[in-house]
Amino acid sequence: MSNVNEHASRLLLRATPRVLSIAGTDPTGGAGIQADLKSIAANGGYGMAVVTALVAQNTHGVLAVHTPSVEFLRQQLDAVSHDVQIDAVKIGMLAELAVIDEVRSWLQATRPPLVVLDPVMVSTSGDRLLAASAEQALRNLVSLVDLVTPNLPELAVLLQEEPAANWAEALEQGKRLSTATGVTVLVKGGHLTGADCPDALVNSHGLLAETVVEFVSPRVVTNNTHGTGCSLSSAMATVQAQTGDWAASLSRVKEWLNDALAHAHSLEVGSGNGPIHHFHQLFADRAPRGREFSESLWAGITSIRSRIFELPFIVALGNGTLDGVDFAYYLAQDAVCLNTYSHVLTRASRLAPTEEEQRFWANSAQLCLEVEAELHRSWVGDHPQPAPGLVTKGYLDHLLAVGVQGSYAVVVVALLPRFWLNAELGERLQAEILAQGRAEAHPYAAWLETYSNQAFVDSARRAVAFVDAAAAAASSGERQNMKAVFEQSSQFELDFFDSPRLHARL
Ligand SMILES: Nc1ncnc2c1ncn2[C@@H]1O[C@H](COP(=O)(O)OP(=O)(O)O)[C@@H](O)[C@H]1O
Ligand SMILES: Cc1ncc(COP(=O)(O)OP(=O)(O)O)c(N)n1
Repeated sequence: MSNVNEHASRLLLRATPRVLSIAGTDPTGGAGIQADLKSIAANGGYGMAVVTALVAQNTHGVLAVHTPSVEFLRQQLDAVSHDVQIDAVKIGMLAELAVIDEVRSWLQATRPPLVVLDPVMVSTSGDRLLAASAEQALRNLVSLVDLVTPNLPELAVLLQEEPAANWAEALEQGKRLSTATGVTVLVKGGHLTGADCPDALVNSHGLLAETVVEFVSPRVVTNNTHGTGCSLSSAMATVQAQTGDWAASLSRVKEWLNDALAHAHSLEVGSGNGPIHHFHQLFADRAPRGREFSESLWAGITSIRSRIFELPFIVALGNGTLDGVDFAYYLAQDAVCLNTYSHVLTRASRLAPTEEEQRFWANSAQLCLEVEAELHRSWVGDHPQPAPGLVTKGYLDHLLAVGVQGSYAVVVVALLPRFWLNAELGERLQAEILAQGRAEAHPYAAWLETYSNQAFVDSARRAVAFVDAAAAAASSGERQNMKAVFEQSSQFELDFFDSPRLHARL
C-alpha cells in the first residue's frame, strides 16, 4: 500500500485484473457498487463487490441509508480475500466510523497490492454519505492507500481548509495533501466551471515524472454526471493494475469517461442526474438487431422529413394548387434522375449477397425504367430530355460515386431515401386527398398513386429490411459510413423537392 517502493515491487500487472469494490449501493445503477462493477468490466477487469451500506437512492437523491453490521462486513471481506487473489481494491462510500475501522483492519491484514480510495462524503444531490463524526477516521485512512481521488469539496474536508475556488488553488491543495500523506492525489476539476474539465495526478514524493501531471478534456454538456467519481476511481484501480503507470492509466480512463459522459443521454435512465454510459464502446461495436439500424436512420432524418412536408412544393402538391410549371420541372428532372437511379440499382443487384436481394434490386431497376417511360408517355410528352438541374446533378453525382466505390451496404443505403421518403410522402398525401374526398378532382392524384400504391410501399419495406440485414453484417466503421451516406441522400431528396421553386423559372 502507501509505501512507494513496496507498492512497485508487489504490483503484478495483469491483463484482466481481479478488482474488488468496497462501497455502498445505488439501486438505479449509476453510482456506488453498481457503477464500479460496470466501470471495472468496461475497462477490462473482473469486478467483485463488498457492500458497506445499502442506499435507497435514485437520480434525484438519497432517501435512506442502511448500514449492515461490521461483523457482516468483515465476513464479506474475508469471504473474498480468503479465496480470491485480489489485484486491486477500490474503496468508495464508508458511511460511518465503525465501517472505516473495519476496512482499515482488513486492509492491514490483507495488504492488497493496489488500493484506490474515493473519499465519498456528500453526493451531488447534497446528501451526506459519510457521518460528519467519521471524517477524521477517513483522513487517517488516506495514508494507507496508493491513490486518493477527492472532488474539490472532499479535498477541502481532508485538508480541513476552505474549498478551492479555482484550478490553481485545487492543485496547491493536492500538493499539500500528498505532502502530508505520502500518497498520490488525483485532483478532479468536475466541480469547476469552464469549457474544459481538468484532472491532475499530484505526488510530492517523486513517484511521477513531475509533481503535477495534468490531463484536460473538453467539458461534456450534460446533466448525466451521477456516479462519475465512483466510475473514475474504479476504472483507475483497474487500469493501473494493467499498466502500472498512473499517468498512462489516467490518460486512458479520462478518454473513456469523457465518451461515457457524451453517450449518457442515450440511456434515458431517470429524470434527474442520470448515469454515464459505461459500455458505450461495446454498444457502438455490436451489430444492430431487427430494425434497430433503420429506426436510428429514420430518427436521424426527423428534421429533414418535417422540412419536406413544409416545402411550398409539397404543400401545393397535396392541396392540388401546385403550378403546372413547377410540376413539369419536377417531372422532367425526375425522369433524368430515374435513369441514373436505375443504373445504381443494377449495381446493388450485382453486389447483393443473396439471390432474393439480387432479384429485388434488379426488378427495382427495371421498374424505374418503366416509370421513366410512363412519365414521358403521360406527363412529360415529347419534349427533349432536359439537362440535369443543379440539384439533380449533385444528387446523381453522389449516387454514381457511391455506386462506383461503395460496398453493397453503402450502395443500398444511398438508394433507400428515394424508396422510403417517397412512400411516406405518397401515403400521407394520398390519405390527405382521400380525407378531403377530392380524389376525383385532384389534378395530381393519379401521379401520387405511383408512390402510394401497395406495391411501391411493399418495395420500400423490403428495401428497409435489406438495409437492416446489410447493417447487421457490416463493421461499426461501415455502419457509420452508411449513416452518413443515408443522410446525404435524404438531404438531396429534400433539395430535389425544393428545386422547382428555385430553378423552374430560370
Ligand atoms: N461535464 C463533464 N465533462 C467531462 N468530464 C467531467 C464532467 N463532469 C465531471 N467530469 C470528470 O468526471 C470525474 C469526476 O469528477 P468530479 O465531478 O470532480 O467528482 P465527483 O463525481 O466525485 O464529484 C473527473 O474525471 C472529472 O474531470
Ligand atoms: C453508494 C454511493 N456511493 C457514492 C456516491 C457518490 O457518487 P459520485 O461518483 O461521487 O458522484 P455523484 O453520484 O455524487 O454525482 C453515491 N451517490 N452513492
